[in-house]
Amino acid sequence: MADILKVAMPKGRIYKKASALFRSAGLPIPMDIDDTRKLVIPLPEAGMEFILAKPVDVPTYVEYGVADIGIVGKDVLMEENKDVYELLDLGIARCRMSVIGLPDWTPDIQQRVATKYPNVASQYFREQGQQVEVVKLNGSIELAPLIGLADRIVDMVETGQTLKENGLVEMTSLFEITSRLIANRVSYRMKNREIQELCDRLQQVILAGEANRQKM
Ligand SMILES: Nc1ncnc2c1ncn2[C@@H]1O[C@H](COP(=O)(O)OP(=O)(O)OP(=O)(O)O)[C@@H](O)[C@H]1O
Ligand SMILES: O=P(O)(O)OC[C@H]1O[C@H](OP(=O)(O)OP(=O)(O)O)[C@H](O)[C@@H]1O
Repeated sequence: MADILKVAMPKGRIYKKASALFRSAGLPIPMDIDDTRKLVIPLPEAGMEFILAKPVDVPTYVEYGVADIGIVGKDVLMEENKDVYELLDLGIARCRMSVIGLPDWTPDIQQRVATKYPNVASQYFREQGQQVEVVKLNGSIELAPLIGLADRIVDMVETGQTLKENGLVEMTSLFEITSRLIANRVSYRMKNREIQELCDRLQQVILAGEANRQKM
């Protein structure tokens, strides 16, 4: 009998895209779970159990093995640096991580950068040879340059709407970001057949999507 796969799913903007991808891969995931407040959702027909987690916590659940696999943005993976396998680029929740500032920004001796991603930002500015003080915030990052907390920010840009509405400009695009399928190292060995089968199914859907986009 196949083992049940415990899947750490991120609540928020990735969730519906991820559950839609699973359905496209032929997994029987009922539609009514998309709006539930339940946090542990048994899905015996799909051979899975969803664990609904805050996105930033997904790699932690997977690293500790309380989830076998998980779905998480590359931004979180880069920032959290957890000991997990990255199995697949799912190509969903696409955006980019960028350095952003006011249009009249000029380098100053004392520079401050606000971000949700202090590790990624610190490494980037170190590599650039720029001495900056990095300030960690948890949301509404665009506020920081507007009210003088920081000169620049490192944050996500998707449509560019938030920047536009707040009079900010994207100065440098650092990384393209998409969601990834990750696995616990022990689960990857112990439940290899189930994980590999899921990867194959998802891969087919992703490749079909790419082929369709190229035709358009
Ligand atoms: N416009 C966007 N802004 C931020 N992240 C985005 C965007 N589009 C896609 N993403 C991806 O979605 C992931 C989850 O974002 P989401 O806003 O749901 O969670 P969060 O940032 O942890 O917010 P919250 O603190 O409200 O839970 C990000 O880690 C990133 O990979
Ligand atoms: O380019 P856009 O399409 O405007 O998207 C980018 C915005 O979306 C995210 O914020 P989010 O909605 O997650 O809010 P928060 O960071 O304040 O929690 C991100 O931090 C940007 O502010």
